[in-house]
Amino acid sequence: MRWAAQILFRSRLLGWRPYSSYVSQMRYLLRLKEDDEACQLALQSGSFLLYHRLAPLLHKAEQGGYRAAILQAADVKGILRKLDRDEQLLEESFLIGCSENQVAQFSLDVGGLEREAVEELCGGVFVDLKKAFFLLPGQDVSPVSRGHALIHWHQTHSYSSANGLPTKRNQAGSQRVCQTSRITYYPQMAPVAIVLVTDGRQCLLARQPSFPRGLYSALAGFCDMGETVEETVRREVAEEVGLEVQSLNYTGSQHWPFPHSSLMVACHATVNPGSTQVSLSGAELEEARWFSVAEVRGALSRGGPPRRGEGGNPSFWVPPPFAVANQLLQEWINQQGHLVAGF
Ligand SMILES: NC(=O)C1=CN([C@@H]2O[C@H](COP(=O)(O)OP(=O)(O)OC[C@H]3O[C@@H](n4cnc5c(N)ncnc54)[C@H](OP(=O)(O)O)[C@@H]3O)[C@@H](O)[C@H]2O)C=CC1
Ligand SMILES: [Mg+2]
Repeated sequence: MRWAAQILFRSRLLGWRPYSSYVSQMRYLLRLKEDDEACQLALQSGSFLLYHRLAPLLHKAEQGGYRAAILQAADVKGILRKLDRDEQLLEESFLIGCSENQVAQFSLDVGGLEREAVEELCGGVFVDLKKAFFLLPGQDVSPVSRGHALIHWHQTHSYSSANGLPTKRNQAGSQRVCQTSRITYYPQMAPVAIVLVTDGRQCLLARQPSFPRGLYSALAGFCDMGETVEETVRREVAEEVGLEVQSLNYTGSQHWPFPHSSLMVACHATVNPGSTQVSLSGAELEEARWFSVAEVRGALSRGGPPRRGEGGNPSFWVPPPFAVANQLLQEWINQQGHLVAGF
């Protein structure tokens, strides 16, 4: 309608945007991905997560525990000046998001600088990513993981897989282009299905030989080329534990930076309560067994790996709350509560 178009036009002239704050944020991010100059400008007033050879920088929080260290552009420039490095290093950052008031957020690996010197100047500490996950509150895990994944992807994709020639990144780091073939490469993730299998009474958890002692998790597997997530779930459950899935439903997803960058797609699945005999295949799993509601509830309430001297049953623990496997278990427990209450 004409009057609607006029209102839109006038409101834009007056600087008022008819979008929600979320839409404005996303449109701003899109512009930074498409416009190198705008992104370069945003770097000058952005906030930064620093990494040293992929280990994120953490600060001790006032309330105890750790937080991801968030530095302002001026802080990073100050550090670079003090260490006699060119401020242009800032341009090696990758765009990972923006705040509600459109302050762009970047990740930057300062692996070329002396680790201890940067830690001292920032009053923080670089911690291996896996360890950092156990130290950080939930809201910090996602940006730290995203920043890590993007840095890792760029470090391992500086050459074209078509002709071996160098690729060039855009300023945001949302793509790399081979200057000769003009092929564009985008950051990649591998889709993984993760599934909590139940027989209506118990749930099935498994251990890989590489897991820390006592840790059991939901079954998981990478999607094969051309598969749907539903097909991956059915195949993985059949392959890994020799059971046939009867029904399944999607519940959520999570970016997971290990081993490189995966998109975990989480599902609940049921098997026939009359056919629950587990049969492992290959060396991938060393054990898979059924756990009762009480066992899982106990492991969830302990909340992570057992600490030295802790009571309870330290021989069984489950992934901590930042992992989507934990969410699957919480959902199953909540559902069991409803079933008992509704009985
Ligand atoms: N966030 C969470 O809650 C949880 C996350 N996970 C994650 O799920 C992922 C998949 O689980 P997993 O049971 O190991 O998977 P799979 O059952 O698919 O087995 C892994 C094996 O598949 C091969 N493989 C096939 N495609 C890929 C690919 N794109 N990238 C890497 N390996 C591939 C590898 O073999 P080879 O090494 O011989 O090449 C690897 O050892 C793991 O990265 C794990 O960290 C698992 C449980 C919980
Ligand atoms: Mg698996």
